Amino acid sequence: MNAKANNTQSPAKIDKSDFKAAVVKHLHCTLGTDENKANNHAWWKATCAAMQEHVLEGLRKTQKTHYLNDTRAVHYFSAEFLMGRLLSNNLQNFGLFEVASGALKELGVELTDIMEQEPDMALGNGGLGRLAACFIDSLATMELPAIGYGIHYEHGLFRQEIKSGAQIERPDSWRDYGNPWEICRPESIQEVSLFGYVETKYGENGRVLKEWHPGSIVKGVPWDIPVVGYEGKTVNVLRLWQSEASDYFNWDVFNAGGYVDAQRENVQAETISKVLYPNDETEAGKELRLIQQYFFCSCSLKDIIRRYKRAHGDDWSRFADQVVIQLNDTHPAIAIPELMRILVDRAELDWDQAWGICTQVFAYTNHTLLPEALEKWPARMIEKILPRHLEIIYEINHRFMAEVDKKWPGDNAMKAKLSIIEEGHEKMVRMGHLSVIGSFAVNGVAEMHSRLVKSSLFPEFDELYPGKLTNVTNGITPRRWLKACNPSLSKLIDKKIGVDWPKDLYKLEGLAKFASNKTFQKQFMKVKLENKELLAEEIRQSLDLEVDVNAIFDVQIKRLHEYKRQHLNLLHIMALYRRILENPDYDMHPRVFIFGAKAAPGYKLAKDIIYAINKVADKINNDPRVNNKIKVVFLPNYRVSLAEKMIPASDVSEQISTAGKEASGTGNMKLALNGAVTIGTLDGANVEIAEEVGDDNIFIFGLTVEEVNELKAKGYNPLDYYYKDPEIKAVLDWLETDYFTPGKPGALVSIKQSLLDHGDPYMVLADYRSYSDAQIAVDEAYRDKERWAEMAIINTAKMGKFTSDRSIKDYVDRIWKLSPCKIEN
Ligand SMILES: [N-]=[N+]=N[C@]1([C@H](N)O)O[C@H](CO)[C@@H](O)[C@H](O)[C@H]1O
Repeated sequence: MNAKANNTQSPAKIDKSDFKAAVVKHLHCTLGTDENKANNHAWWKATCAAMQEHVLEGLRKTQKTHYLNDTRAVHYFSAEFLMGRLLSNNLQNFGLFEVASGALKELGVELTDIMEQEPDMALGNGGLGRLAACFIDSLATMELPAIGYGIHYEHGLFRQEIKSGAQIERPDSWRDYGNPWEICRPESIQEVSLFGYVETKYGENGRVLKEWHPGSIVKGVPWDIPVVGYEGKTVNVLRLWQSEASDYFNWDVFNAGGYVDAQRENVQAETISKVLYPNDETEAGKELRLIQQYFFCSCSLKDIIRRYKRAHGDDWSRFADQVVIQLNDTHPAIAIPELMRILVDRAELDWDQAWGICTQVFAYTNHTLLPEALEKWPARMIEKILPRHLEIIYEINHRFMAEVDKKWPGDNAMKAKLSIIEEGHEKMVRMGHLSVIGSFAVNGVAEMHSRLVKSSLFPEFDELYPGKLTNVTNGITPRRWLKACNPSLSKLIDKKIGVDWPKDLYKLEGLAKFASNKTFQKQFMKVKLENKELLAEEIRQSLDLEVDVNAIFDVQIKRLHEYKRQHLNLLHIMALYRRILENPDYDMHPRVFIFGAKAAPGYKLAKDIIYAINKVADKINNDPRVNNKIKVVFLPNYRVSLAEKMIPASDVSEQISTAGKEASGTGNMKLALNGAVTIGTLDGANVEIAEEVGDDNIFIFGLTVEEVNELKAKGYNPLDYYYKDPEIKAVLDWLETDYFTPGKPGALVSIKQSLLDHGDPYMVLADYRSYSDAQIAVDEAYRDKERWAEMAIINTAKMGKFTSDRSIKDYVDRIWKLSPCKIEN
């Protein structure tokens, strides 16, 4: 049977009729329906199936080639992968988007319509999870052997509904109708032990042997999601683990008459991969969260070792040559004692040999300085769930303390500060310290953040391990975040500088010379206007609200958190509203303030800020005195697929976190890449964006991190600003009335209280006036159409550095030492 017939010829040779035939074949043979009956969901499934044929063929060839070449590979351990939708991405990366679009058009179907059928694979909270998704796209595109390892959550990040202005969480059911992109791999099932106790025995040569008698065993079932590289042949794998009850029955418990107890432990098995913890920047601290982390780390390590042993048997000497594991924050840090347990208890290596391997295999990325996000687990909780691991952590710490003592002899305060174990009434295990000690490289995610990791988070570790702490500035994949989400701008860029930029983003630099070219300015801003019209339609459908596409689309899209200061944006909007009420001729270019943000369900003030934004929006959007100068839009259920619609339509990118709090940000990169101009503080990657675009093409305001620390040190009193600045006072007092919440005075007061009574920890009032002045500068700049067009073009042109391909190259050069492996036909 020739390649054409069974559709396995290389994607590049697939033409419209081939693709059409494949879609119809799957409509008939895979879905058992036909063209006359099929709805968009069926057309989506059939199109995915037609695409999956090539994807799986690519996966098979890639895995075979990596096996035959015994390639060194990176294993990206992450509790989150915020993948979004895959159809458009896979079609684009295989270069089949136009072919598929044409084929479906001939079948009377709009590709863009059926793409809307795909639920987001929202297995992440925000930046950290999306970064993992961008990184595995770049790894495949750069033909680097890599496997993403994570959890196959049945329910991803909750679906947000807004009821009377308030956030309501609904379960995310992304797999209800099956996921066309995943393959179950029962042949690679793993078993994971939990609970129980450790028995100490002595081997013939007096060697101490530790035997863990688990209280429960759960099965880990792997689901593979292929990761298609752009224009390449590499299709790597994302392996996500689902938990299932094993047929292990705890006879000890049963014999002790605890049948139900014995059963209960099995029931728990399914819950392990049931749901993603919806906290961004705060640790969950719950037992189930620790069990989730251990579950996927144990399954993944055993999977890696199974693959390694297939090629190298019990010769562990090559393990660190073949395997590097990147820990995406401390969430998978338990993998360090788990590998030690496997090497010492199972492979019976001696401690030093085992530790030597561990500290050559693991590398750790820190994503935040926020104290509440740095994971610490009660030692008693680890003892209960993972008794052997606590012993190993104590041994790791014991040997580390000797190192500390050698460096700082007799300095108990230093020992206490650096110890993995935080003493106190509740002994805690510091996962950040364990990660630094157990890794050969530690990186922050932007230059400024990595400096702060060295200077304020881990200064002593930087001194103890010179060169271990480094930086790799984040990046984003231009395939999803420009090529796929902004096709009209992509086509314009193709015409201007050729089509190589998706794989070499520095090529965008070629646009800079056209920035002051009037014709190109018009073409560029025409694309922006078209994208704004598309978003206006989305707003109309979602909120039944009309917005003026000639207004400035000012966008703040990210998780809701006080340090990201959506409430600073809100106070300024209220001030603008007040200025217009006081002076109807207040001169400003119309502006639409657009928000997208989910709050962690347990984060009350964050939910109060969402409520306030919606209440203020209702008032302003329905107040004729505003005369359409301002509109406020809160689009519910912000997620990857919605970001792909909002970002191409954005004029202004709000990156207004308190300096020193946002480790990097990645939304800032996506918005600038799509021609939005940033208003922001010198925080995270904003600093590097400003360096790339130049001070004339960005609006920087506010305190620097040094000024924040100075003001904190000398004592920051937000009341000073309340009494000094009448606009601040007026706006905050307004929050206490029922003006925005008729009949419910004080419904918004928690925001005022957080700023005046609870000390305004993120210095909103200190930066208010500077922010307001910067917004006036934005208004003036926007009115100068040519100047703004030039600024917008320069922002796109200068984003070359922020491709995740550059980030991956830095990881490869500085940490992973990987080599690409070409996949032949
Ligand atoms: N966790 N975490 N951290 C974050 C984000 N919230 O997910 O990681 C992101 C990815 O590194 C950063 O861009 C962002 O600044 C940081 O806050």
